[in-house]
Amino acid sequence: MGEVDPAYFQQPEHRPKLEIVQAQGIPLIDLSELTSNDPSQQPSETLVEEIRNACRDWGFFQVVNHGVPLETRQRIMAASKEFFAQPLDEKRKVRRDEKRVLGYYDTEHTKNVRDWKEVFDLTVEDPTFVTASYHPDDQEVDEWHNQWPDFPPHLRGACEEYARAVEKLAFKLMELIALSLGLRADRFEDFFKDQTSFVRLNHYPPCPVPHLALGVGRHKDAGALTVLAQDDVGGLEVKRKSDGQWVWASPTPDAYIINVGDIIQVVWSNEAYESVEHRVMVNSERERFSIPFFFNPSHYTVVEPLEELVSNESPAKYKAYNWGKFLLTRKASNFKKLDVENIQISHFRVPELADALEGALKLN
Ligand SMILES: O=C(O)CCC(=O)C(=O)O
Ligand SMILES: [Fe+2]
Repeated sequence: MGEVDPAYFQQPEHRPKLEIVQAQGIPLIDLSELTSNDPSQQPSETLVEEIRNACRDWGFFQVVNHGVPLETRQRIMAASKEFFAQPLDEKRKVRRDEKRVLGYYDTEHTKNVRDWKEVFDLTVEDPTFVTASYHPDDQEVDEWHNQWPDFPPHLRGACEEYARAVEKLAFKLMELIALSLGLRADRFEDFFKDQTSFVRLNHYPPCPVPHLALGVGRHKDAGALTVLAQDDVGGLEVKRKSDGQWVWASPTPDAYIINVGDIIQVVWSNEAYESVEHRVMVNSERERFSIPFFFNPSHYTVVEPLEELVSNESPAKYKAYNWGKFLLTRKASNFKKLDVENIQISHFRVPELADALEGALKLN
């Protein structure tokens, strides 16, 4: 391999340390009571408490016995490997651009530094309804459609099956989170009626400069909740809330890593829970695959603190914003990366929100 493009180099203070800090304590939560019991039964207070503690103290946790069939996960992982193993020209036949925002992409930047990865994005609903313009007064609605490659032919089926299975888990988790905030279990359900959720296939090739580059630079996820499948290579690091240290989220076979996104932080919990920064290290020997499912509400969702959580003692910390406009702004800004931060601030006109979401400017 020749010279590495310096566009990949992180600023010195953001470069990864190659010695690993094991993430002692990222909670591991067993969901078997949800999958084995009668679905009409309420989750136990013990489980709700575990979720509350994990969301409050970490913003990240892992779940096992989650109900997503292992074969469904294996099928999408295998299809993803086949897709990315193709020559670049083939993959670029389904590349993402300003008009077709879904598909293959290999030049994503997080905070203006290029990520050492390639991705394939698909939405869970096809079509997905989105706001057509990020201009605040424009009410027009647009549709996003998935793009599917010819090869491998089973990629589409594998992705669709996976999306439906993980969606079920995401709904269950939102119920647990609602209960953990003292809300009705179905309090969040309606927000996802016309969801804008998407699945991303991530491929991190071996990297000759793992001390300089990152697979994904530090960021927070902007949606409600992320459900991540990672293979056994490892690389995800989470910024521990207690001391700001980057810690390694060790792969656990067949577990999903869950993290609270900005919507839950900013609005639906009025900051009881926090969306936590994370990043991905790469290594010079092994390629890595991961699959995040970004659980996002309908585009017309007005994201604002729930009235039940706001009181004189706990006033709303954020003003309302429109999720669809926010999502579109980020998609568009991906193609005009230097303007990103200005676009964000000017469109939402809410300085405190812009600060809170600064970490979410990457297109997740
Ligand atoms: O690959 C991973 O482990 C995480 C990826 C991630 O954080 C993202 O795509 O937002
Ligand atoms: Fe992320």
